[in-house]
Amino acid sequence: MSTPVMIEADGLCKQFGSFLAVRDVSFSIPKGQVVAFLGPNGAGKTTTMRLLTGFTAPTHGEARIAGIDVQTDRLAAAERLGYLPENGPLYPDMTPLGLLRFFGSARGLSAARLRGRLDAVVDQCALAAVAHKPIGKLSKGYRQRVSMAQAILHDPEVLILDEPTSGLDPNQIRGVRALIRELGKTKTVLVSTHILQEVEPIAGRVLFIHDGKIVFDGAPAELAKRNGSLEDAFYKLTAQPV
Ligand SMILES: Nc1ncnc2c1ncn2[C@@H]1O[C@H](COP(=O)(O)OP(=O)(O)OP(=O)(O)O)[C@@H](O)[C@H]1O
Repeated sequence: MSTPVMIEADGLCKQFGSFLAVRDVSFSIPKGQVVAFLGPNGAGKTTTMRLLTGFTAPTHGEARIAGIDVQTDRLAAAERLGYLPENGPLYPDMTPLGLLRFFGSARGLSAARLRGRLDAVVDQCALAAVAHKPIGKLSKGYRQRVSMAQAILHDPEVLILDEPTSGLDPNQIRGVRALIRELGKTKTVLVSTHILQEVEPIAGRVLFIHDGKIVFDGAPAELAKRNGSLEDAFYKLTAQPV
């Protein structure tokens, strides 16, 4: 049996006024793959991820999670999907536990399942020390881990993570990377970044976006080999407008 496709972009376009932010983007990510979504600032990573999660409606095209159209059946798709937005909505007066309980009941987890999942994500995201502190008082690294805990709370098969390491210090980055590697053992993951060093340790495949178009889709080593290094590849792929 062939491996099922878990994340699918099918001719996605997104226009803001007269500006085309995402241009005919198509790719499919099979179950179990961890893919880095690479590109410079403003390339269209966040917009594509919002299209894939159903938060933004496409101008053309379709996005599917586990075969489910995210526009026509958003709730069913959301059950299979964990999304870490670039700047997650974290309520500063709530504690991590309060926030996670709130999201858990909003997602319809039973009390027993929620208890089990809370223990699991507090442990996985190393939140025990701050579980009862107001989120507004936490460091950026801890806040990011609260967002990550929120994304994986319902134990989804698919994760879409928008720049999970942005603004973190090197130790915090190492922690988040280790968590992504761990999650990648059992889940299908699309993780955006514009940090080159991030790609090889976590992902077996790179989707490179520039000016709203996919300009490379393949292994990180292949991208580096073709261009001398990942840094040279980044420069060459983004030197010209598409
Ligand atoms: N709501 C919007 N209205 C108008 N333009 C938008 C809107 N959202 C995004 N854009 C534009 O679309 C382009 C792609 O933005 P997007 O945030 O997807 O890029 P990105 O690759 O995620 O960038 P970064 O790495 O800086 O987060 C940018 O030029 C941005 O200004």
